[in-house]
Amino acid sequence: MDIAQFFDKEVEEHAKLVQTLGPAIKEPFLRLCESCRTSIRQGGKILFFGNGGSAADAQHLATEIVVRYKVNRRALPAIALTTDTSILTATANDFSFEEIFSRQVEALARPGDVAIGISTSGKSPNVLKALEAARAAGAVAAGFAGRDGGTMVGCADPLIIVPSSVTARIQEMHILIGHMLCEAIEADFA
Ligand SMILES: O=C(CO)[C@@H](O)[C@H](O)[C@H](O)[C@H](O)COP(=O)(O)O
Ligand SMILES: [Zn+2]
Repeated sequence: MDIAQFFDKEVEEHAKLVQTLGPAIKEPFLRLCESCRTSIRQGGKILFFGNGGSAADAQHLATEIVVRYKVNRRALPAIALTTDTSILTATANDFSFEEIFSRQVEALARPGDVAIGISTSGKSPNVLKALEAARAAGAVAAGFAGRDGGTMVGCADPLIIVPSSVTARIQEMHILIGHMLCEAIEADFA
């Protein structure tokens, strides 16, 4: 592998993405920030979920809301639904893999919470089902997607779509946007 070539290609792809991404995501991103800030101010919480690399992103972002992003401040309420192996395996084993997140949303989500489903294809059934459960619970059902947004278009709102067909690039942008969200939330409670 030629590392310099790898970096050059990555930087070129990121530069292309960020050119259009800012204006494209501004409206849903600002609404998502406001939903999260309002939810926390009113005693709500943020629930993150996704598969594979997006499961790691769910845990990454929940951690930075509970613990800290850049500022020492009080703990804020967030949870990743991707960590409890007993709940995940029992739900998949006893019911279906499609329900591993929605079962937890049914148990934990309350009106005014914000659920954030992360899916680079926008099509993962367990993410879609959890978004449906979030809406049924009276929570905001928001999403981070990729490509054309997939089935999350119409299932998640606000929906932030990274218009790339490369999963790794989508994830890199999801974390960049997720860090911006953490910064916006943290600024409200610093
Ligand atoms: O992180 C990566 C690829 O970069 C993979 O683990 C990826 O997350 C998995 O293939 C996921 O199952 C993809 O699901 P989704 O993003 O389409 O919802
Ligand atoms: Zn981080």
